[in-house]
Amino acid sequence: MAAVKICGVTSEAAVDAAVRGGASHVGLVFFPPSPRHVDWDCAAALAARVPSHVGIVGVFVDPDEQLVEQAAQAGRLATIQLHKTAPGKVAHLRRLTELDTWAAVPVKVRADLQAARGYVGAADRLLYDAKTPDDAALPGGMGLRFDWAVLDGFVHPLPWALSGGLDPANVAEAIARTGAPLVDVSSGVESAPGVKDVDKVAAFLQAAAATG
Ligand SMILES: O=C(O)c1ccccc1NCC(=O)[C@H](O)[C@H](O)COP(=O)(O)O
Repeated sequence: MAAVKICGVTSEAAVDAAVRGGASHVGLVFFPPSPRHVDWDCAAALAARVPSHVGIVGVFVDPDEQLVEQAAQAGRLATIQLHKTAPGKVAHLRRLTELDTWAAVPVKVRADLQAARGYVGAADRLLYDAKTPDDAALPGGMGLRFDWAVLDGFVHPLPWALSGGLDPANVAEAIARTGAPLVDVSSGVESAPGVKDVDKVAAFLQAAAATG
């Protein structure tokens, strides 16, 4: 069965729905331009509701050390997920925090997967996410999907996860098509940007679990 990360939780109801439905991870976004950004108090309050068997993932965009260290403390992070962050800095933040470290790899075409190899020795997991336009406000959480066929036959250099445009209706197909060991969703389980819909969260988790 694929593990599931519910990303960008901003409410107690969303955290509770993710935990109740069997999520392996929940994501807290530390990026002020995002509608899912959480401040320290909110991160701490949400983290307090997460049982120890569910990993809390802090999501960052090329962050500085101080941000990551403060977030790790406030959000009781088990994992840092780094977008738009060069391998050298990913390795540095991993050494600094000693936390499980995921590197986002933006994907549109097969050639984009080459970047994955650069994170060997720097990250613990790759998160293949749909590439957003250069002028997009966010590098993730946009509900964009990439063509899963680009993953066909690719020898993943690290453990990996699939992200980008997943929702309750397509997640089973995504898992079956790609063999993803972990899937990640944000806007596909929302009623509005930054507002998780507890019924969609439950439906997503059920659909992923039904793949066995
Ligand atoms: O979700 C955000 O607002 C966000 C902001 C800045 C960097 C990353 C962000 N999200 C990363 C995620 O892990 C999302 O779950 C992933 O991009 C998939 O999003 P979606 O296509 O909306 O399911």
